[in-house]
Order: sequence, then C-alpha cells, then structure tokens
Amino acid sequence: MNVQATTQGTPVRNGENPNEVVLRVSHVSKEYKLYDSPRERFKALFSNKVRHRSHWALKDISFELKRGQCVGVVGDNGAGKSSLLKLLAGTMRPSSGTVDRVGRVTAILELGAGFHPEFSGRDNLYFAGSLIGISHEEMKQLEPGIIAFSELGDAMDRAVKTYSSGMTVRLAFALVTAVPPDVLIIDEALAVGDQHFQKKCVARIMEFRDNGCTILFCSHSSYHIRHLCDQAIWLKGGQVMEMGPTEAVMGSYEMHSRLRADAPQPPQQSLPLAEPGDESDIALNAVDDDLPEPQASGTRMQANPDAMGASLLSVTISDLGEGKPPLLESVDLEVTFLVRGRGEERPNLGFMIEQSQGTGITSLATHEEGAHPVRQPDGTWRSVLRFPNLPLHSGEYVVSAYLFDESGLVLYDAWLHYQHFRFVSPTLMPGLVRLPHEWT
Ligand SMILES: Nc1ncnc2c1ncn2[C@@H]1O[C@H](COP(=O)(O)OP(=O)(O)OP(=O)(O)O)[C@@H](O)[C@H]1O
Repeated sequence: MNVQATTQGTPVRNGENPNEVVLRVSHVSKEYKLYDSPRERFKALFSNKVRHRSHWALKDISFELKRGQCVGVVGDNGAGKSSLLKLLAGTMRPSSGTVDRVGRVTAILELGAGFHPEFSGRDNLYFAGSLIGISHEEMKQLEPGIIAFSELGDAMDRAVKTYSSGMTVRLAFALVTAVPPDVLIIDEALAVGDQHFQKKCVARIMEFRDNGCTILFCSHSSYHIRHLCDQAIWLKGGQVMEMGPTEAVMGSYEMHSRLRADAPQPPQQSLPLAEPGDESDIALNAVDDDLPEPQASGTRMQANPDAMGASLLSVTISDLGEGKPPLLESVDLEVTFLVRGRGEERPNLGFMIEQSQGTGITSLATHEEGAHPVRQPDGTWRSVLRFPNLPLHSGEYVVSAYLFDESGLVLYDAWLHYQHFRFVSPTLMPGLVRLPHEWT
C-alpha cells in the first residue's frame, strides 16, 4: 500500500461553521479508455480515429460533505471507490462534472508514491512535501515533529530505497498528516504498519476528527465504517446507490452482499489496457481485506504480526463432544478467551457466530458492552463469554474471535471461522434462532 497526499487550496480554521460545505461533488463521471493492445494505445496518440472502448467507472455522482462529518464509502470490488477518492483528492481529473473543495485536502491513498527512492528520508520530506503544498520554510518547522512521529531516527539520512515497507509507510503517514487537514481522505489506511504504529495512526486520525476535520473513509471493513462514520455512501456500478446515516446504508449494502454471495458468479473477464497517461494500472479484483468479517475457513491471522504483540492465545468452547464438526453437549455456549495484551493496555474481545453456510447470526464485543477482560497473575488477560440456553435452532455453526485495542478501533488479532460445531436444540421447531418473545 502506498501513501500519497494532495493538498489543495488554503487552510481554513477548524470548527468555525459546522454547516459549511467543505467538499461538493457535482455530476461527476469518470471514463477510462480501454485499448486492446499496447500497440493500439500507442497508435491512439497519433491518430484521431477512436481506438478505444469506454469504461465508465463513475456515472453522474453528486453529493456534499459538511465540516466535521465522517463519511464511509462502501461498495463491491470495482464499484468505483478508489476512482472517486482519487478524484476528490485531486490526483485524477473527472471526465465531466466538478469537485469543489474548501481548505486543505489530504489524501492517504497509496504508500510511498511521492517518494524518490534515491533520496534520503529527510530529503524526501522536502521533495515529497513540496508536491503536497508544504513549502521549504514550513517543512523546516514541521521536520522535527515528522521525524519524531515516524520514529525513524538515524534512518532519516539513508536512501528511502533501503527502507522496509513499514518504514516507508511510517515516513509517508507522518509527512502527509503533519499539517491538520480540513478534509482527510483515507483508503483502508487503518490497516498499515505494526500494532504500535497502527495505534498512533488511528489516534492521529481521531484527533483530526475531534478537531472538526471532515473525513472520507473508504473501507471493506463494515466494522470500522460503523465505528468511525456517521454517514455512509454505497457505490454500485459507479453510481451512488444510497447515502445517509451509516447503519441504514450498511444494512442495505449488507443485504445486497448476502444476495450477491448466494447468486451464481459470472466468469471473470480479462481486461484490456488502460488509457495512456492514466496514473494507475487497471485495478481489479482486490482481495476483500475486511479483517473483522470472517472470510476464510479456519484462518488465524494476526492483523499486524508483532513478535511480542497482542494476540489471542486460546479461545476454548466448553463441552464440545465428538464428531465432525463436534457436537455442543450443553444447552449453554461458554467460550473462554486467553489473550496477550500490549503492556498495561486493557484489550477488548470480539466474538461472532455464523451459520456454517455463512449467514451471520450475532457478533459481540467487550467494548460495546462495557465488559472487561481480567488481568491474570502471569500478565495475560482472560474473559469468559456465556450464552445461557443458547437460543439457536439445531444446525451447524462456526465461530470467529477477535482481539482489539483499548479503543476497539485497532484489530490486533483475528481467528476467522476457527471452530465449527453442531448444536441440537431442545426446541422442536424449524427456524434459525429462538427470539425473546411473549405470548398474551
Ligand atoms: N486505470 C484504469 N484503467 C481502466 N479501468 C480502470 C482503471 N482504474 C479502475 N478501472 C476500472 O474502473 C472500475 C472502478 O474501479 P475502482 O478501482 O475505482 O473500484 P473500487 O470500488 O475501488 O474497487 P476495489 O474495491 O476492488 O478497490 C473497475 O471496473 C475498474 O476495473
């Protein structure tokens, strides 16, 4: 992932007029020109004959963002999210329509794109900084803070080409966020770096938000969209399907995703070449990297592998008997978590139950309910989650477990679909769950 920033216009003071429109998108469309071969693309440079086919990634998009709003952008792969973000950031021009911005717009889109590999980290601050509108004089003032945030120390005087990808992200993030923006555009940037750095990034983004910065956040993580954003935009086929309060939009989008998952998938098409001069290659079929939502079967993944970082140590379901999958031999479901935290920080836990075929049934998290894992004498943390009289009907289920930081925003570890089990309910009725109910 790359971090790239663009800065447009002059800064305005935060918090002055909460109803002020800071970004206005009016009838914006984006066409990519597709060529059958590099030869066709080359020929197009010298002839008036139309040699391309058009692909409209965005079609007649209009919306406004007000000061202080935090807006999530969701949509399937290829829906047009990245194209929209690039247009808003100003790194790509719309084919028609206008984007009006007020104040400083900073975009965290791609990592290291603005850096020169042969220059040192320090020289790159001035070089890449100038590309995002930070003058030499301003950079002199900002430099110590950027170096401190990136924690690169002596490495600042080494060529950036010798940096690890983590070091490049640290420098790029510290640079683009050195000046508080009026609008911050983020493309999945919460999932970069190690645990320590990810926490710093999230804290900085939260600080911007608390100071009235408008945030546009594109993510495949519905968990993060829900926890960060008050509004959401659902893009489908390059158009706005729905925009409004987050929960309502996410409800519609998730219903669409479920129906889509059930539908037979069309065969994948190979794509022709992109327009000459377009800044990016054809962006296709990115993997859905939504960590808090289980995808693969039995995956244990540390979101940010850290040798001694926070991680789930064991997640045990009591009373699992024989069979494949094992039968839950109790009417209660009891799950015991044992986790390693980070220093003195109190961790949070999440748990999700789904039907084996993938229908989500419930997800829970300690930070949502004010429940706290308990510190053990050996420094680990323990929690027991109990579902008395498990209100599920008979069937096969699969569970996932998550470890979060104290704020619940940074995901340290996830065991996705790590345990299947069968349950035979005492209820002799069809259905999925026994809802709390009354007869009168
Ligand atoms: N440079 C390009 N040249 C040609 N087509 C492109 C280019 N960039 C994107 N596209 C196409 O435009 C459409 C929208 O792409 P975009 O990357 O904006 O979608 P997205 O919603 O961000 O997808 P993802 O979630 O997979 O990142 C897709 O059909 C994609 O193939």
